[in-house]
Amino acid sequence: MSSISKRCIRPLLNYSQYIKYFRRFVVTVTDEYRPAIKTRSSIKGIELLRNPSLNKGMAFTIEERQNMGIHGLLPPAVLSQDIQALRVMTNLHRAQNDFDRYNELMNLCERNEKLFYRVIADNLELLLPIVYTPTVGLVCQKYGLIFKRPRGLFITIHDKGHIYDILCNWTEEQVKAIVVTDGGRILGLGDLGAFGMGIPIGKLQLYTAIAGIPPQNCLPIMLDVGTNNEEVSTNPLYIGLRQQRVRGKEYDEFIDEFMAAVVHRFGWNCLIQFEDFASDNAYRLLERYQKRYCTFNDDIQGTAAVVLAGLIAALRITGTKLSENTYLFVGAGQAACGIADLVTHAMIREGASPEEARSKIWMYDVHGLIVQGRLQGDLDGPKASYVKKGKAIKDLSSVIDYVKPTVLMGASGVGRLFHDGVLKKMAQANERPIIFALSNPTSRAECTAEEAYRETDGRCIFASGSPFKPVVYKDKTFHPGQGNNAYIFPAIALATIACSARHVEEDMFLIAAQQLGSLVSEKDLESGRVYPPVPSIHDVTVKIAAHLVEHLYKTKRAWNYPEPNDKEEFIRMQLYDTSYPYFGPSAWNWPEPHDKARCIPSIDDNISLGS
Ligand SMILES: NC(=O)C1=CN([C@@H]2O[C@H](COP(=O)(O)OP(=O)(O)OC[C@H]3O[C@@H](n4cnc5c(N)ncnc54)[C@H](OP(=O)(O)O)[C@@H]3O)[C@@H](O)[C@H]2O)C=CC1
Ligand SMILES: CC(=O)C(=O)O
Ligand SMILES: [Mg+2]
Repeated sequence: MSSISKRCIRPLLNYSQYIKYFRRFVVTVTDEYRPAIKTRSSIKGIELLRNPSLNKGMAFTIEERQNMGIHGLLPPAVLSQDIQALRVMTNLHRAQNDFDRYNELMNLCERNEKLFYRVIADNLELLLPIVYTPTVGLVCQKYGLIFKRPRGLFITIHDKGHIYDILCNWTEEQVKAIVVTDGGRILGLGDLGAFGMGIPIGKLQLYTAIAGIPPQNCLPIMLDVGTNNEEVSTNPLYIGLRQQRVRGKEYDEFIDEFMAAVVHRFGWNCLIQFEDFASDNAYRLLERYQKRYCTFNDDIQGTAAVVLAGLIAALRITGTKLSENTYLFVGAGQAACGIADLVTHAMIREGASPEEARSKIWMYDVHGLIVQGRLQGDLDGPKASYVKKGKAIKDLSSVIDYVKPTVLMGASGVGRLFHDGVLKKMAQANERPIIFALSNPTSRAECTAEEAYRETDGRCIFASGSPFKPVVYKDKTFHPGQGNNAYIFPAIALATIACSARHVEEDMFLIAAQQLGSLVSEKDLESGRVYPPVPSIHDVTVKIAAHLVEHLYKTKRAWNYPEPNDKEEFIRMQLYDTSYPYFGPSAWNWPEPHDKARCIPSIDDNISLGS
């Protein structure tokens, strides 16, 4: 039985190698090809092939095809999952661009879910940039071309009063996690309205591919309250409501009803991850629901944890404490303020006073450095804690001269804000400047990895929200790490679901950050990474989740009893299995519920319901 685990990336084969490889794996009629897990299904015949959770495509053995009434519906050869995966990868390599690769992968997900997750899990470094940032950004912008079949729920403001009924239209009963957006701020691309659905879908695919949470437990939801983006709403292919965004009381009542309806439909322990809401709503809703529901905001809290982890690792290089650094945030929205708050919290734990800790953090927004008495732009909301006495400077290079940051953190959603002058100034002021360009997708990164290393003469410690390829500078190869909340939210979700925690509390993010930071090896640091390499993200996630579960039991917030001794083993036992089940002779002979006599299991059946 193979659960989601790291496997090597297979090199692309040419056609004749492919055929040779293919022959090794073709299972003939006489071969014994029988995966260990038996399963039962009430679905048979052509419907079985149309059901992505059950379909094995050409991997159904001849015996299974006869058992399930699909004999003759498939070509006669029987292929192993290995060869199917190879075929998928070959097609992906042949595709013209990443948008087409995304399409290809989503088509696969709609045909054969196990194969889809197997391929993603085997090739995380290659495929995360397709199902996630940066490609998912482009996909959202062109979502009118993508939408084919329902892969989640669209609930509009006009459904107010009936949200529970819509949730009942989702036929999976075991929904344990929802990622929800209103499309208000999709990555750094702004308001994309219902086109933003690509984000909850992508985030939940990472729940499965990274954290091993079964796809049947995951539900993506788009709350459509309109869009103020005219380019989107006038697009003839737009899939959402063509109206201005609803705000104020009506919006709040809508979200309130949604939260209550989720609990009513799926239970109090259904996790709700808020994703890519615009800043004003994101903070308000987090405050409103944090203590009442099982919920968190990924852009505020998940991002904070991943960045703190990267800082903890980076400070092993500079040999300094968090409170010995000066931080300049470029962008003072939800991501920046979430990070600043958690870093402040961590500095206080180091021994700094709250005032001392906050004094280390400067913020810069669209109107310049955030200082008291500044005439333009607001100074309230979450950024208020970081307003300083000082000069109102607009030019970023001059701000660097003035603040002298040791850490420069981009969370502005504006591409190339860290121009060469800015980067050079960071290099002049610091032996090892820490530079994080967190904005997504790649086009919105404040600088590229190549620019960061070049302009700082290879001395900077760099990370970015979207991936960059290794950079060769003066004969040294740097492997920039990916400072993306994908290292955190799957672990938070896995731990919360595994032990039925009622709330996702702040301390979980601090623990996740410390744990992630500690998993960065000396070798990673030497190669330029302040995060573990992407191919290890599944193991890293399980380890972080195990720590969180330990903590939740210790603090009496876990509701699954009895408490397991080995938390990691407990988690691993719950992970999604990408190997196919076996449809044995009695697999489709599923008794009708009223037929009680036939419901008594036969000893010969040796049934395990599998995954
Ligand atoms: N790597 C990761 O894991 C994550 C990355 N992000 C990325 O961070 C970015 C920001 O997201 P988020 O915080 O939610 O967005 P917000 O809209 O909440 O914040 C954006 C901030 O950037 C400021 N800003 C806009 N233009 C400029 C400019 N030209 N110069 C300086 N500041 C500017 C805004 O100023 P003002 O307040 O004045 O409008 C605002 O403070 C996005 O690109 C997102 O993809 C987000 C979450 C996770
Ligand atoms: C990564 C992420 O959550 C964002 O860019 O919004
Ligand atoms: Mg986000």
